[in-house]
Amino acid sequence: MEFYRDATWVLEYIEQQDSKGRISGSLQSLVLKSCQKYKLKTNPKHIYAVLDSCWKYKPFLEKVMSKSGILKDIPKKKGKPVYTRLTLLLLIHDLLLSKQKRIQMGKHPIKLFVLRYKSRLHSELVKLKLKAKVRDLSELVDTGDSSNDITPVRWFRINPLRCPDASAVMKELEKKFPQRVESWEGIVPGSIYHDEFIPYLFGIHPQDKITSHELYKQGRIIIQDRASCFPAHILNPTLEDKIIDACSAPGNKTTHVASYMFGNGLVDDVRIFAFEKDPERAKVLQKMIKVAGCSKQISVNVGDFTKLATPSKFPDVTGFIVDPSCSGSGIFGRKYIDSLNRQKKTQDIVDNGVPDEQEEMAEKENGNLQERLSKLSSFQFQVVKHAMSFPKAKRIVYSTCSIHAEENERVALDLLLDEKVKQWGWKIAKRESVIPQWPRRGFVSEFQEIFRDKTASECQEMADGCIRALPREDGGIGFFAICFERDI
Ligand SMILES: C[S@@+](CC[C@H](N)C(=O)[O-])C[C@H]1O[C@@H](n2cnc3c(N)ncnc32)[C@H](O)[C@@H]1O
Repeated sequence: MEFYRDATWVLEYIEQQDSKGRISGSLQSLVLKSCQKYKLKTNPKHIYAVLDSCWKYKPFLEKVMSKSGILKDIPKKKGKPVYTRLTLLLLIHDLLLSKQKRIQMGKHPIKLFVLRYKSRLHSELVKLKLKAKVRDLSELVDTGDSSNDITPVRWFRINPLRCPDASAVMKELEKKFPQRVESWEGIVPGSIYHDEFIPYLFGIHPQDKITSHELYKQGRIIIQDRASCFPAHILNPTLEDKIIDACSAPGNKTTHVASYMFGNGLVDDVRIFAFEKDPERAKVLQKMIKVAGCSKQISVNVGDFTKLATPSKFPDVTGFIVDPSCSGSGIFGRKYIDSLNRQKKTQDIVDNGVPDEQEEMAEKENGNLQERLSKLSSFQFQVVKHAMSFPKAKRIVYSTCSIHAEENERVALDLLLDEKVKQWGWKIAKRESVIPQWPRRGFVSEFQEIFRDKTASECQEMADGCIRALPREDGGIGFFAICFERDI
């Protein structure tokens, strides 16, 4: 019984850390830490061996427990249940999922209690697997190493629309993060890094919970990955401009554009037109705009940008942010998100008995990456080309969070080769106006392969106009950005 008692303490600790969003380190180190904290006698290695599996299958075990009715039947003493949910979970894990399929203890009332439910627990597990169409629960969990799948830095920016006095916010930040480090690689819990590329952007350790801070709740700071801040910074609009954000939700870039335009004072009319095709995502966009404090200056248009926004309706728009749907291959959190979605999917199947048709189709499409990339890139091409058709447009920033050249340099190349685009006079903006200090630029080989008549330095110039960021290695998500410009 001592083993299960000690493992319960540790599991309780892990649950607490999880609810605070602190499972960013390894489970192993959390087990060790809690064993030391509670001065437990059981060997931490034994506890880890069980908890590693128990934690992975916890959502399913909880479902099985609750469906079996065991939780409602726990005996009580003075009105309080005599066994905790987590101890039962550990016993049930061993009974259903361990190699020996048995509870590792002598005769004890809790063991007898669980064994009374043995057949009901078994049949709930079988039902769950049948509904999820799997032979083994391991098919429902991501067994890959997820430690590689977490952002190395939490980036956030000061929102000037909610705090005209940035220095006051800086003071508050100094209090919360007293140690300032000189590079993002040096970030440790409690420290802060002031970014050198984007003004008023800061990096902190992902373990530091900024979302519970008042600054965040009041919209005075906005969490946004560093690379995702590049487009608005490159566009660098002023109050003279009118901007369309073609694919806006959830709205990080839209509100960032607003911070450049209205950072020195809000105006009374609409200067930014945000388009979003998905009505549900458009609701999130509206919320983000409200939190950022620029609802009056941004109009949200729900629908397909290429159909809804016509050059005749927006004859005086001067600049565009085009950040369309992409493969998302630069987002390293995806593996983790996908595993959560898989769990959610199972939950849906368990609750409703019907698989989500769209998810199934997406999974099938995932199977053929090349086909998917080719569909995505022709859509991306269409969206940018449509933006290029607006008569007063002078600058268009195109971006993706993809690492694939198909969605990046090759979309740019197809545009440059298009007769209409040539006629309209669009060119790749040079490095000097596209964050010149950022070291990682576009793939020159992509330009050399297509423009065989151009010199090496001309191809280099075009590649230098592009920005690339590698996932993790460059401190955040994988990203691509390019700016098209013309004289009119
Ligand atoms: C990569 S996300 C945009 C992220 C956003 N720029 C940000 O930084 O928060 C792409 C968005 O474009 C939307 N979208 C896709 N096709 C669209 C279209 N034809 N017109 C408008 N929005 C579209 C998607 O629903 C999705 O919300």
